Amino acid sequence: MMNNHAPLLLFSTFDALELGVLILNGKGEIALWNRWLVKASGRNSDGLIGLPLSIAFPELKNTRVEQAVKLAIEKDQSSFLSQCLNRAPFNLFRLHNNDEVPLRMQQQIQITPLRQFDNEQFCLIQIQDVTASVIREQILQERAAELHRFAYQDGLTGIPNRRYYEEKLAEEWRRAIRQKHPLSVLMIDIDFFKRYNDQLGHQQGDTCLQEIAKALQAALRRPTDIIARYGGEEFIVLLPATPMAGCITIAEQLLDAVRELERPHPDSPHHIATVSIGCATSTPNRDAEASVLIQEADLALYFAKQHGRNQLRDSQS
Ligand SMILES: Nc1nc2c(ncn2[C@@H]2O[C@H](COP(=O)(O)OP(=O)(O)OP(=O)(O)O)[C@@H](O)[C@H]2O)c(=O)[nH]1
Repeated sequence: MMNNHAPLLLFSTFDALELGVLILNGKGEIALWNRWLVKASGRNSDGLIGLPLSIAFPELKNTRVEQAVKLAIEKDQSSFLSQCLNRAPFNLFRLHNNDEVPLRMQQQIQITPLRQFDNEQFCLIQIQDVTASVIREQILQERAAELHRFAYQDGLTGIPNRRYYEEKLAEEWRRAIRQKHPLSVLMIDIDFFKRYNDQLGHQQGDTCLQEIAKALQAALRRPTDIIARYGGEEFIVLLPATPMAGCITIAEQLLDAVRELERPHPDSPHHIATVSIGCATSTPNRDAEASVLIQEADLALYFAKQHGRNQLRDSQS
């Protein structure tokens, strides 16, 4: 339905649209653009008419927008450029931005070929401001990461917690069965920690736990090795694809890492904070259970404590 007012109405609609509209002629020159785009680009409304797109918007040179325009004009093909891959191709800023510093607009762009009556090919570019949804998405991602941290990180030491460790143990146990690799576990316990707390106070005790966790974590070099806080003053280390000999070498390095802290312990025969370590290794199979490995490491730890602490014991000795 058209009446006499139709062209005028179309024009004011074009200018009232809450999205950017840009029409290029067959040579890729700007034929028309709407008020939304004038405002968002902060440019003079007439100055750009007749200019090639990449002269008017130099930031588009060699971008996917330029390629998509070529495809529309030469091959009659439409393109959709989502904000995931092309966050902000045009140099545009938020129109309803309350911030003092103008915020670069995140854009979703649709490029469509337009064939006219005289057979000249035109190209329609529609630009949508998706900044709000990009920001929302970022916030959601940050919250998800935070929730993940809360669920799997120990609050005091910042290293993974027991829940994380248990999930990893089940995962690594299955992997070791598939790959027929040995899997080792170290159970680590701080020596005379009750006395430490009693002598120096709980706060010092917490700091000591934090320092030891940091030292143990730093001493592990392979990205696949996992340390977690297992309980109060107990840590556990999972060493995938590691036989007993390797497991003992690492346990020795961990003993040294804690000794090298030289953290004074007023009520220990060693005079500094030390740990005891129980080592266990298994080549997992479908008939065995991962919990047996933990029990063996626990028993080895018990023997390390019995034999004077500040040392390692393995489940075979
Ligand atoms: N400061 C502090 N102390 C903790 C924390 N978790 C556990 N503990 C303390 O660690 C101590 C562990 O004591 P025990 O299990 O008797 O072991 P121990 O004194 O280290 O003796 P051995 O293990 O035999 O060398 C207890 O006093 C707990 O209160 C914590 O998060 N912070």
